[in-house]
This record gives sequence, structure tokens and C-alpha cells, in this order.
Amino acid sequence: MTALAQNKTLKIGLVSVSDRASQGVYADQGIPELQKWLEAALTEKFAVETRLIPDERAKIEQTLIELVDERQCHLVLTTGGTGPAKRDVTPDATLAIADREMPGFGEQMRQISLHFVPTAILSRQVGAIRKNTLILNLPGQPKAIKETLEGVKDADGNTLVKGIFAAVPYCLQLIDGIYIDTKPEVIESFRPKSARR
Ligand SMILES: Nc1ncnc2c1ncn2[C@@H]1O[C@H](COP(=O)(O)OP(=O)(O)OP(=O)(O)O)[C@@H](O)[C@H]1O
Ligand SMILES: Nc1nc2c(c(=O)[nH]1)N[C@H]1C(S)=C(S)[C@@H](COP(=O)(O)O)O[C@H]1N2
Repeated sequence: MTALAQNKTLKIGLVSVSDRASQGVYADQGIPELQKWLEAALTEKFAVETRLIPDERAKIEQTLIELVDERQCHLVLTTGGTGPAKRDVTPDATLAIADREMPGFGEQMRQISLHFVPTAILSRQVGAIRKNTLILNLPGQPKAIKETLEGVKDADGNTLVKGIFAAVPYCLQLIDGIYIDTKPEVIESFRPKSARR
């Protein structure tokens, strides 16, 4: 078992990538939205490391490396900078520091987001692994955080398309990160029977 797996409390890095929020032009809503959703969705207490940074590729890479290698986060969620504009470089920075890509997360997020906005196709968001840490890029619109993590529900709260967070607990378990669970009324996560504890 790795040092990260022995670290029993889930630690999540929350990175808001925004030129204007980081300059104080507007208040950052990325980190509060991420934190609020995670508090509603996770069954156990968790620790967070938060970073608000501009859309600078070197700064994003350095931040991700620090959160994985030094802060030992099990999971890192970024928000912002996934589009096609020149300064949108979060996916590029993520892949540059990653060991392996997890294409299913980006594919599923775009599928989910198309139920909300036609511009979903413009997000280059990726999922990737560095060491034993899963890194997921979410779009910058604050409302996109809940949409992509939780998925599409009907008026009665029945799930129509599963959010990507459904796959996160088993993924963290497989990469020897940590064993976590979600509240089914927010998001029902899945793992095979043989992997349940
Ligand atoms: N951290 C944030 N806090 C609040 N609103 C945000 C944040 N990031 C993005 N938004 C909103 O979502 C929109 C789309 O996000 P995007 O990541 O493309 O930002 P942007 O247009 O590149 O600007 P910036 O990087 O300065 O936030 C923004 O124009 C802004 O209205
Ligand atoms: N679920 C969801 N996905 C979304 C959006 C949204 O509002 N909700 N916004 C889209 C928009 S407008 C763009 S340009 C791309 C990239 O956004 P980003 O540069 O803010 O990361 O994500 C898209 N994906």
C-alpha cells in the first residue's frame, strides 16, 4: 500500500483557473461551488487544498504538481480554462504533467453538458492520472460544476445521465488512492460487488 493510500482522510485539491477572479475583477465562485457540491455528495469528511490562479500554463502545471507531489491530494478538480480561446490552457497543462490520460471523463462530461448547453462541444476538458492522483478538468461556468459532477436529472430527481463523479470512488480505489463513498440521493457511485467493502 502506498503512502497516499495509508493517508485515510480524503484530500481534494480545488483549483479555480480564472484571469478575472484571480485579479479580483469578480469574486471567485469556482472554489465555493466545488466545495458546496462535495460537501453535499460525499459521505465522509474530507480536507481541501484550494488555489485560485490565472490562466497561465506554467502556473497551472506548477500548482497541479504541488497538489499531487507535495500536498498528496487523492483527487484534484480544476474549473475553468477548458475552451478554445488562446488563454484556455488548463487541459494542456493537465496533460503535460500527467502520467496517463483517462479519456472517459472528458467524453462523458461533454455528453452530459450537451444536455445543458450547445457550447459543451467547445470544452477540451480532460481527466488524467499523475502518480496516484486523479485530476479532472471542469468548465469555468460555476453552474457547470454541479451539472458535470452530478449529471442530468428529471423534475422528480431521477437520474437520466450519470454525472462523472459516479466513477470517481472506484477509480480512486483502482489507482490505490483511497476508499470513498457518495450519498446516493445526490450521486449514486458504482463499483463491482467484488470491490465493495
Ligand atoms: N472562477 C469564476 N468565478 C465566477 N465566475 C466565473 C469563474 N470562472 C468563469 N466564470 C464565469 O464563466 C464564464 C466562462 O468561463 P471561462 O473559464 O471561459 O472564463 P473566461 O471568459 O476565460 O474568463 P476568466 O478566465 O477571466 O474567468 C466567465 O466569463 C465568467 O462569467
Ligand atoms: N455543463 C456545462 N458545460 C459547459 C458549460 C456550461 O455552462 N455547463 N459551458 C460551456 C462553454 S460556454 C464553454 S466555452 C466550454 C469551455 O468553458 P471554459 O473555458 O469556461 O472551461 O465549456 C462548456 N461546457
